[in-house]
Parts: sequence; structure tokens; C-alpha cells
Amino acid sequence: MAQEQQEHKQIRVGVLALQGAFSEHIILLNTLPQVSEAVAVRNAKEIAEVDALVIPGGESTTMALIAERSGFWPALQEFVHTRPTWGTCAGLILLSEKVTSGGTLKGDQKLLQGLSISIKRNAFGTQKESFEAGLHVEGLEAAERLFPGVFIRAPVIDEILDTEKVQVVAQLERDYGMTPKGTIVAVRQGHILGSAFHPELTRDNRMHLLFVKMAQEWIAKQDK
Ligand SMILES: NC(=O)CC[C@H](N)C(=O)O
Repeated sequence: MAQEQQEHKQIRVGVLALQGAFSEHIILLNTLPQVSEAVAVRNAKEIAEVDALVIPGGESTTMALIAERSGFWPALQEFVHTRPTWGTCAGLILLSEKVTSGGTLKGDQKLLQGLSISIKRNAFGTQKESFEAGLHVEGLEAAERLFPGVFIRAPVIDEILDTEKVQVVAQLERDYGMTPKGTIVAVRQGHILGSAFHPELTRDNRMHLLFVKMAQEWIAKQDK
């Protein structure tokens, strides 16, 4: 597990807990000394009390539906557009600007749209086609040690819509079935990070550290 010296103020991180793999994120975030506390976020009141947000994997359509029906969607969208946010898998889908294919809802899926990318859902097939891929991740601590990318009914980023704003953070190192080497699986745009894989399902907290440091730096710049 990665340990780092404190440079910035500790942050309180929320994990969207409407559905999906949120507890695993909370556990890994709580291993980091940079995090004062990681908590579940389910409504507008709770989101107002965190410095940064993680949107976990799960089912993007279900999460959107719950957020909308409970009246949480506007506060969630406002947060995503103004504060550090990281989406993993279904979270990445929700953060994208456009969904091109895959799944049942296709073009009319409700999205938070913080990342100028287009997404293909379920790009690798069904749950059975889940796999683990070693990844080089830009900015990761001890980057020579590949990150274990766990892909479960994962999306891929099929197009970057704004190449000036969006930075590629990880790509597949080889072909996986029909999905070719070089396919983009993690990106960053300003205060938003997105990954197609599930770092919360590993014992490696380096992606969480990467996000938390990114959030701390971004917050420190805003406070200046
Ligand atoms: N593991 C995941 O988060 C899968 C994402 C899911 N296929 C979706 O479309 O939302």
C-alpha cells in the first residue's frame, strides 16, 4: 500500500452510494493518510459536506434513475461540474458526454457530462468476459509496477471529443478479444478523473492515491 508525506490539507471524500460497489471504495480511501474520512453520499445534504466524490461501478442507468427520482440529480450534477470527481466503470459512463452503444438505453441515457468523451458501454461483453489487465497509468506512484485493471462489463472510451481538454491516463497494453491494444481506459479532464476498470476491487490503493492527490492539488489551487 502506498504511503505519502502530507503536503496538503486532508480531504473528506464522498462515495456515491445509490447502488454498486461503493463500500469497497470507502475501505480503500480510508487507508490513505491524505483522507480525513471517506463517507457514503446519498443526497444533496451529504454531498455538500464532502471535498471530492467517487462515483463507483454498478449499473449506470439504475444510479441515474435513483438520483433523478429522489431529486438528487441537480445537486449531483452541480458537484461534478465544480468539485473533484472520479468515476469508475458505471461512474465513468455517467460522467461522459455521450454514449454511443451497448446496453439497453443507448442514446437516451441520462448523463452527468463532465468528460468530453464518448463511451461504448459493455464493450467487452457480458459478466463472463470479465478480466484483469496490467496497465501503465500516467502519474501513478511506482508506475513501473503495472496496475491490476479489473474489467467487469466494462465500457471503453471510443472517442475523445475535446483533445485539448482531455488527457489520456491509461490504454490497453494488448488486444483483449475484439478490443484492440491502445484502447483508452482512463482519462482526466481538469478536476475529473474517469476509469473503465475497478480499482476498488484490488488491494492496490495507488489509483485512489492518484485521485486524492489530484483533488488536493486542485482544491489548493482554488483556495489561492
Ligand atoms: N461494472 C460496471 O460498472 C459495469 C457498468 C455497466 N455495464 C453499465 O453500463 O452501467
